[in-house]
Amino acid sequence: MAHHILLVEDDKAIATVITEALREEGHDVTACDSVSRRDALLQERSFDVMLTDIMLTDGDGLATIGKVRNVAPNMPVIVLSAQNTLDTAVRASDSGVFEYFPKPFDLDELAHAVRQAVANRPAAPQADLDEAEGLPLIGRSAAMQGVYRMITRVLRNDLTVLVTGESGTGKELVAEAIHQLGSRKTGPFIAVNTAAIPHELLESELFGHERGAFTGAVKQAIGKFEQANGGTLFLDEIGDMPASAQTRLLRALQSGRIRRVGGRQEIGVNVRIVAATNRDLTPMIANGSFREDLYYRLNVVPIHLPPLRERREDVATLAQHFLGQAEAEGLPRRSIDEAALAALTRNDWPGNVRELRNIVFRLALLARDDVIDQATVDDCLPQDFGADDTASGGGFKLALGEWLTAEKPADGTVYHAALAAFEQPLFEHALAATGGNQLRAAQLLGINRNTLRKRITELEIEPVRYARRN
Ligand SMILES: Nc1ncnc2c1ncn2[C@@H]1O[C@H](COP(=O)(O)OP(=O)(O)OP(=O)(O)O)[C@@H](O)[C@H]1O
Repeated sequence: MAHHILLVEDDKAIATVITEALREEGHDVTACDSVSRRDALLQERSFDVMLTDIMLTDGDGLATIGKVRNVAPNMPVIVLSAQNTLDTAVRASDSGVFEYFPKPFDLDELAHAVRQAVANRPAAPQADLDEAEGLPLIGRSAAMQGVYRMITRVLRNDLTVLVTGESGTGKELVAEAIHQLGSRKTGPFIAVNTAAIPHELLESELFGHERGAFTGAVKQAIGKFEQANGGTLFLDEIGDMPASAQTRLLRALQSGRIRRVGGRQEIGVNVRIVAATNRDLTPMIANGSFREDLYYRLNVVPIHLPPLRERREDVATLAQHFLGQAEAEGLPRRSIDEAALAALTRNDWPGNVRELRNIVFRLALLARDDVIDQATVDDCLPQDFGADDTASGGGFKLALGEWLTAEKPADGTVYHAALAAFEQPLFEHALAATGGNQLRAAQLLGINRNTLRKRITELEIEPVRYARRN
């Protein structure tokens, strides 16, 4: 059976000989000569086996194997090395590589080792996690394989998990998958979005309150912790939690007990915590807005979801999946052609999978034909300021230049008019990316939420138009 092999070797003659020998065996071989190229290729696609030299022009192929493991945890690695020292062999076996071949080596033996490596490869855990099981996590990119592998590691225990990643990358879905596949699946799954609850109500929401605990507490209420007893509590946007709630949460995590607001009694709860954040908590810890001790309590098992633009190979599969969902929700049945999928794949998706889902639903609704084509995609995608020249913003400069010559107001208010012309699509884009959530849109733009509110009112943008459909 043909396998896809990544060969990392900077000696051209050796690379050619190995490539030819493995191609004769019927394998596909992609060769490269540096650590950086290796890492780039691993991001682009998955390989069945990697063969690597150690001494490469830009680094040590073995010392950097951790990076390979992060993206391709199950891929067997065969090390080829001219440094026939014990130290190299020990380093190779310590790194968990499949085989170590001191140079010069026998090509038949190498071909045999490749066959063995593929045959002994640990089963990819994703098989348990994709649609086959009725679970919603889609995507077979190397990056998602790493996520699946981490998920499988927490299914047989109750370790606290911290899911990080930009808005819309699927953090809540990961929490649901952990719950549904783990031993707590028969218990409740309770999700709390910390950012969506006013600060003064958050503690009562999480821990409940006794009657009379505060004005308006007319009767006793059970909080999310107690509701999640025996199951999983998903704490979304943990970075938005005010200090007093952080302290209370830390105490609950340390003791496994909670106290309702205004209550005296401590109540034991059996809850698995999965927390999530789209913010970088490190600077928040440094400036004192997030408790360091709470961070360590939550970050027992970190799972990072890369942004969609770093796993573009998943875009087409996700788009097809969402077309199916759209149809199931009563939208017209559509298919999509290759060029349209390629256009979706090229887009940068600042709002990640959520934005892709929203656009696919819009496409299903608006397409003039049964088959969605590229023109329809181009119409639906938000204005791309720098498509041709993102690094320098050249496309954007061009667009502004055109706007200046074509639409320049005559009354000398160019600056304000230009700002408005610029802000309108920028805010619309941010709102589309965050499903209409103004707080997140403000975070995405790095501006104050009140500033955003004020400007969108002035510009007559309606955030509800971008409201989440899920
Ligand atoms: N891998 C995936 N496969 C299928 N659907 C996905 C995937 N990732 C995300 N989605 C879909 O994208 C949308 C956003 O996902 P989700 O709410 O889990 O993101 P999030 O990271 O928790 O966002 P936020 O930080 O804004 O809360 C949902 O509709 C979800 O079903």
